[in-house]
Amino acid sequence: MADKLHIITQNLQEVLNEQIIKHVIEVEQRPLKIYWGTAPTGRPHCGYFVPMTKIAHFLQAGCHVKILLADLHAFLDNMKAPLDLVAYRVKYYERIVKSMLTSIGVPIDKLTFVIGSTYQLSEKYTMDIFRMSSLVTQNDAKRAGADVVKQVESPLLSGLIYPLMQALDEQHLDVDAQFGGVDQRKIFVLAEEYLPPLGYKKRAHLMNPMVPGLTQGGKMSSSDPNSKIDLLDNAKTLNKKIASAFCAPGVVEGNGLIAFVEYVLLPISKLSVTNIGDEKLLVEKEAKFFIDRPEKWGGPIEYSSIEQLKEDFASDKLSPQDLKQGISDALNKLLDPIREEFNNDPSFKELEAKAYPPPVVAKQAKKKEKVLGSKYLEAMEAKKKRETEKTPGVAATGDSVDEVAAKVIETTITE
Ligand SMILES: N[C@@H](Cc1ccc(O)cc1)C(=O)O
Repeated sequence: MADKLHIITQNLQEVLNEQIIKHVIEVEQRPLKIYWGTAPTGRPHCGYFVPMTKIAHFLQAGCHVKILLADLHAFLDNMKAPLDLVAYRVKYYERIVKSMLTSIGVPIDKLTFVIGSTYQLSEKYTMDIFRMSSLVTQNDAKRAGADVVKQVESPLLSGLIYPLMQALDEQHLDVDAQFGGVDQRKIFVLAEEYLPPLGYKKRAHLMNPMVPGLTQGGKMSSSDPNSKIDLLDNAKTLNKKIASAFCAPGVVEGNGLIAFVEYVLLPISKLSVTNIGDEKLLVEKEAKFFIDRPEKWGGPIEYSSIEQLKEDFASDKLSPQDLKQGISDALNKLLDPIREEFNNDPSFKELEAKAYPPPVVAKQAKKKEKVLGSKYLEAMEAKKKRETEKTPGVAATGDSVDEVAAKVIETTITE
């Protein structure tokens, strides 16, 4: 049983109310009910392997895991997902998340996907938002969302509703615990404080660290295309991005590549599936990270612990180039089945195109730049302005800058 708790909490940065988890496992002796929420905004990238690895652990420990596809949250966060695209993005996220989990060897039959709007529009939930809005001050709601909701010059009311709903989701999804990045901490604390006065129980909160971007320092972000590796990037693009990634020799601290080995590649290599009767169970095997190092630099090497890798890197026994080689190889292996599924399934491709309409209109429009003249410039101004502030008309077009420009231009063309 101590084992289960260890599997559930390993590799996390922080756990709040661990006693709730212990009670469920040791006293109630039933599976822990836990959820992870994701707002379907930008395209999921390789950074998503970090929470996926934890979801694998939860399943390994026999938890009942729900994944919330928080469509309304994606809209409430500065309309990052406009309402006409969000349904497609929900489907795309579900497919890609399933595909990622399958790729890392996780049986997904024990996993439940829930779409936020399927219960968040009910009378009971709506009433709970109102009840909660009469307890939480505007200031507290604002602060709770500060690390999650996009911060703009003229903040919209929707950004205050967002954290309240995330807190209420714990009750309405009927879970014991919520899992998320440590960036969700302030919302988690809000939930702990305000669910009890509403007559609901306090939940446990599990947080994984923010793993720096694979290609640069800092958090992987879906809004900067160079800071992330898309799950559908081909091997050539991936290799190029990893090869040009920032990775100072000998520096372990803040090194996104090493963090990726620590939080994704090594833990994933430990997972193995066995069949017990009809049941597929995840069990642990020895961790392995293999680098096909050229003979002249010492030949192939295999790491079974991150400590050893860090030590070798810090003492220059392992070069950035060789580390990158190992990561490119491992990542390509993880992405291959996802790419294959995407390339062989027209419905997957169609979904992707609908969820993230290609910026062709913007390209066509660029050609028409001369014809359009000032209207194009206006569109570009609007695009720039949106980076610091939300203009409602423009914001409704999506979260990528290209998309915004495309839509503005599309409107000007069809006008
Ligand atoms: N806040 C989460 C998404 C989320 C939304 C609602 C929840 O109940 C949980 C999580 C994010 O930043 O992606």
